[in-house]
Amino acid sequence: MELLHPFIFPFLVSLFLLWSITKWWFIKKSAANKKNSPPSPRKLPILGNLHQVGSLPHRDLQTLANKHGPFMLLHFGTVPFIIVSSADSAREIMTTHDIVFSNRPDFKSFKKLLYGCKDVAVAPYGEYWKRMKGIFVHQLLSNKRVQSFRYIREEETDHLIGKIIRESCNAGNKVVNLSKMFSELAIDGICRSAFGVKCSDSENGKKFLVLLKDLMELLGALCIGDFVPWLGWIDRVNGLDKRVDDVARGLDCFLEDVIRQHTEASKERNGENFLDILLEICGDNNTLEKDSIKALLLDVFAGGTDTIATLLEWLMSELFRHPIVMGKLQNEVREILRGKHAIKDDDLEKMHYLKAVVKETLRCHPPIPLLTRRIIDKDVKVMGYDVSKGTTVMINGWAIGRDPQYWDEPEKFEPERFLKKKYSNDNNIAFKGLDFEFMSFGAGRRGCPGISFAVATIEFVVANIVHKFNWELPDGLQGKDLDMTESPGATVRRATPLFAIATLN
Ligand code: HEM
Repeated sequence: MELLHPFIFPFLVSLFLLWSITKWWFIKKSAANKKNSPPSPRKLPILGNLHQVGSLPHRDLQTLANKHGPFMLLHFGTVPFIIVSSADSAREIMTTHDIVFSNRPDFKSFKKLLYGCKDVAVAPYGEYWKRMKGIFVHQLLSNKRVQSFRYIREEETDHLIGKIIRESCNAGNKVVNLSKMFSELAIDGICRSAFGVKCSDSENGKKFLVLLKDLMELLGALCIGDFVPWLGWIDRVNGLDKRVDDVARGLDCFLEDVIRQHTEASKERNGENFLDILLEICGDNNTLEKDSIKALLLDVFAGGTDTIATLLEWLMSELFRHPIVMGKLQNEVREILRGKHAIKDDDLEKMHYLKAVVKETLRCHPPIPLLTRRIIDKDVKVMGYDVSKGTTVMINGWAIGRDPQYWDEPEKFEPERFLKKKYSNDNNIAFKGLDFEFMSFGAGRRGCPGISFAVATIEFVVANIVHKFNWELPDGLQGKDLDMTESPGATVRRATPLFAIATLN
């Protein structure tokens, strides 16, 4: 005992020092590990926050954002989601961190339906996507190409006008289903741009149109296995997996057939439709695989049909609800076209009120209210918060378009706002992807390449139908009583079709 005594004091001091250093190291490490996570509503085991989001998620997410802030973290099953509901957060993501936020999640249905994500919309960010996006922007949807498709817009709009005259004006002012007519116009226009013919002209084409409807539904469907991987068997049991397989097979059969026909008729190919242009690119350098061609064609249909029909449907609905706006628009169009028979591009350029009506509809009813999802490539700090690699990001474009911080009386449909100085300096607000308070076409690298195509079609159709016809709702229904309920889906259409009566001007 006596012998140990000289060592006991230094031993205890050393022990104390060791304990202090270890404690300091642990505190430091756990402080470093403690991340500044974005605000988050309470979640349930297994479901996470899935129970807080219903069939119109853009509305539920806006309500949650009002409580938890414009940059919040949710969990759908085990998958972390950041929900962005302000222009400032969207700007930071799409400018400072655009590359980090440029990937898309690879859901299993996307892989099956879009040839292992060989398209543009869900392809992972990288060299392949860059090349495909380049083809979209420079070859398929350039301003020059959109102009060259003018004859399709003219013929399809004439066709629509003929149908309205036959089915309403000349049939004792009968009611027509405008929603259905807009869908047919959009799909026929895209079919002719893609293949040179209308799909509704052949039996095979008609089957393709049914499959396309399924495709749109499945691309927006929720596969449990993508969110709670160990519950993936539910997708098998409820038949979702099989439906995806069947639709993928059906679409592939049709596309194989069309490609074969176009390849056989290669001598007559004139590069006037997307498929011929893609086959030409393939022939030039042999670097475009057949699966890539098919996936790109499906993107054209998935991106360009429902969106255009949806916008036309909401635009006319708002005109019915606002007769003064309808009157002002008719006056503008009729004044500019006085004495003329057909609408030219120069005429459309002068129709500033028309452009304002289109923009206001895009603000109030963006066809894709929750922009296509992005996935984060690496840990990143945004708006002062730490966001982990693998988190999915959803931008609520609908909520941003209604944010009172940027928009005066945001719930009001008022096209005049785009003619006021605040929004009219740049006549192209919203269409360049730089105006983050108005993101109907997305922004940044993954922004929509179909803007010119869509806007050219929408402006042309609307100018024609408000020029040629006077409109009213059936059964003496007043505009203010028109049902504006939305239907669920990635593209948010009216819940009920828009019926109307036309009389010739
Ligand atoms: C009113 C009409 C349209 C609307 C509102 C619309 C809206 C959008 C939105 C919100 C995105 C996601 C952007 C993002 O993630 O930042 C997108 C992407 C896309 N759109 Fe459109 N779109 C329309 C028309 C079209 C048309 C006519 C086409 C083709 C013919 C098209 C093809 C695409 C493609 C391929 C993408 C994916 C781009 C990428 O991931 O790089 N869209 N669109």
